[in-house]
Amino acid sequence: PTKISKETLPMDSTELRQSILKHLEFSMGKDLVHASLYDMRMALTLAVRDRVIEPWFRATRATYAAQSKRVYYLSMEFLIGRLLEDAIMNVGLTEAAHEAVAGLGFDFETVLADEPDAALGNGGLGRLAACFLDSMSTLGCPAYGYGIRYEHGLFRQSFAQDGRQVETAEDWLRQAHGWEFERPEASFRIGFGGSVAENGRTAIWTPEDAVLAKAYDTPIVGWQGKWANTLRLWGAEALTAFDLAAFNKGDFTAAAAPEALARTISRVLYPDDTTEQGKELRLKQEFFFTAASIRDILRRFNAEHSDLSGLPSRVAIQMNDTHPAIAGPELVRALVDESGMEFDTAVETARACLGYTNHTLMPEALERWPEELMSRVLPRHMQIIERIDESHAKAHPKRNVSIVENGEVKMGELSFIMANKVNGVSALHTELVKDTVFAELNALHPGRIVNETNGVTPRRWIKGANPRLSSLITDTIGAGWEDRLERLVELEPAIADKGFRNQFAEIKARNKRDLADWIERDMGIAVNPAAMFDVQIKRFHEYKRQHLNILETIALWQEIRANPGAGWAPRVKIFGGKAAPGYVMAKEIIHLINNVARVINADTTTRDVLTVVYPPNYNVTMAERLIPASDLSEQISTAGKEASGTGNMKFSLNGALTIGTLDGANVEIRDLVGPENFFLFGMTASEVVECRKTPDHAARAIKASNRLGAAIEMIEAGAFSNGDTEMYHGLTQNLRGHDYFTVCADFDSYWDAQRRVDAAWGDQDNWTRMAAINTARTGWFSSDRTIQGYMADVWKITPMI
Ligand SMILES: CCc1ccc([C@H](C)CC(=O)N[C@@H]2O[C@H](CO)[C@@H](O)[C@H](O)[C@H]2O)cc1
Repeated sequence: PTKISKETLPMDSTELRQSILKHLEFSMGKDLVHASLYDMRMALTLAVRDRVIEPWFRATRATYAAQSKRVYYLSMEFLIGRLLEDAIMNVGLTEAAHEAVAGLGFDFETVLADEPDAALGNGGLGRLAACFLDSMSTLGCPAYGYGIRYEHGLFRQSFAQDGRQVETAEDWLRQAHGWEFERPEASFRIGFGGSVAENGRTAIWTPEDAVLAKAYDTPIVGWQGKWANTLRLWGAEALTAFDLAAFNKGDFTAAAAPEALARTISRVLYPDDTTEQGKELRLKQEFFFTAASIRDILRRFNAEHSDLSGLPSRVAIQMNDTHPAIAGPELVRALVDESGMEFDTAVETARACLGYTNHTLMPEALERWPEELMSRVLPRHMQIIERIDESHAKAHPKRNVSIVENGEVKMGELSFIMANKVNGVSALHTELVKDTVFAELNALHPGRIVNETNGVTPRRWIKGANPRLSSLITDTIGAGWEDRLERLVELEPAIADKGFRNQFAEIKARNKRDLADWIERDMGIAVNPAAMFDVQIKRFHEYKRQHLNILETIALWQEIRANPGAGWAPRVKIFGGKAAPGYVMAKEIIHLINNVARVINADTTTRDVLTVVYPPNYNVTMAERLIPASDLSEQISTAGKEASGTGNMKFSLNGALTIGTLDGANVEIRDLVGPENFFLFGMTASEVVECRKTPDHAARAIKASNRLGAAIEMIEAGAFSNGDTEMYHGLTQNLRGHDYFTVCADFDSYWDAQRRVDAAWGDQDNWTRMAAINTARTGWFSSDRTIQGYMADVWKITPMI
């Protein structure tokens, strides 16, 4: 394909200021003297968006001209965060924007802070999708992201007086956000329910319900504005917006019902990130966006080609976990029922287009839809799933792998069988996928499973979030590392230089002072900016073991009180993260952490050595604030449970040291930075499996560890619940009993590792050396490298730039 390399033309601050002023007046209809913060943010957004249009059009034209294959990334979640600063950086306008906005009498940071996060995701899976969009645009990989335009993203988290999590609806669309283009011409009628009539080799499905899926396009510009792809999010609308008859009869709710009902489909993101709820609305959401996307893909293909057997050479569809798994049956339905393709040929053609990424081994996260529900909501698809199951069983008579089992439709098996490539998201995870959840299918389809270890975009997570470190990197190795992150290794020689280490340490110190100011301003808690910032930020889940962290914190507090003069490394323990609203145990852990913080922070004897901080409503923007100011990254999941982790990569790249288990991508981080620059603890995945064979493994561990026993007893005694001995009963009982995630069995190893951390902290210059080595040796964890892997191994596509 013709390589195109013309970068976006530079623009100086004067031109940009003119463009902002033009939009303020003509797009926002506001005179500068009356402009609000929102007006200024929107005017700046529109001025920057103008700069994105050109590479966007150029990319689309080049893709059509080259008849290039396209990637379609189907995901129920895109955890984008804020867009403005990222776009400004990608089109090279950061300095100009600072000056232009200041020249118009506004503070740039304040204008940026006015943008709400697009929180269209729960955690790792959603954020990975957002990083992938940035990398596909930066690499010039022709691609569409397809998802749902939720009116309400992930809930806002606040804490009640007693420290419990409170959820309130998130409302990012209460104001226009300026980045999306409504596309009424790209609308599709999506049916549900109804009946199926046989029609020879095919069938006719007559849905009983239907909604309109309307497209909203957001341009995603890559580094240096060379290319821009499209994120197409579907919004649900009623086919008939208003029931005038009901209105005339004065039944206003009935009149508005059609619209309200239809919009329910794209109203809100399900806040669960590990437990499938099996809710009908969730299934409808999954089908809604998947079917609209498949229709849009086929419309685009048919506009350029007449022979559908050529589809795989032009279309690569990636299913981000099982949530879009219905894509297989829907594509087969369209090819058979609407284009008359023979069934088995249709299955082959569909499979040749489809890839499936598995992000979790947690049994409760693997989607299984009741056959009854699937038959009722998607009767034709249920028929097709059964036929796919039959033909797979016929092709592999010996083995008993089925999609439909015990009245349930297993979406993992369906995705595997309908995909030509299945991938895990870290080396360890991919091996576990082969050996556990898909062992049978792996044996039947050797070579179908490949590994694509996750990555993160260096644009948002280094260049954007840590400008001070970015300047040091550029000063040291020159520019160009932003889309060639493997070049960070060139930093290594400089690490031997004390001057460089001092600069590195000073950058971390300044980032920490900024964070300390924010914590003081936002939470009224004064923290010691010279203390070690020990950070655990991620969704709350028992396998991520935030409760192991707080147990160690309690034991440490006790130890400091017992030996105040022992020269403890001063620490600020920072937690961040949300729990799914229905996840009781995770919410109990949040409740405990807030109350341990209350008690420890009130202890004047240990005040300067240990502080616990838990800012509410952790999100992408908060991660961008916390990670550059972190010294210690907590990646302490039960080995074998965290598929990869991506926060771990962001911390290492920003010069934090990891305390962690041999789980997910921690293994590959440790391999790259070197065991001497990583604080390892805990059982391996196979040792955990062994450990569980001893039913009372927790009781034994508690008996063997006084510190652990004492910490649990403190909780039970009501030390963190104003004497209420029942408050955390569920948690302590679970720890003494089942303790499935081996918190107790791993406690002493974790404690010892934390003491090694203390010792290392004592030599600040050596700590800085280890931190800088983490930055220098983790360039491999760029999502550009990950996407290059998908392009070569899965999508068989070559970049256009
Ligand atoms: C059906 C409810 C539901 C929703 C989301 C999910 C996701 C798969 C959970 C998730 O975000 N998994 C995380 O994906 C990251 C990106 O690959 C990994 O880095 C994390 O280890 C993994 O937990 C499971 C179940």
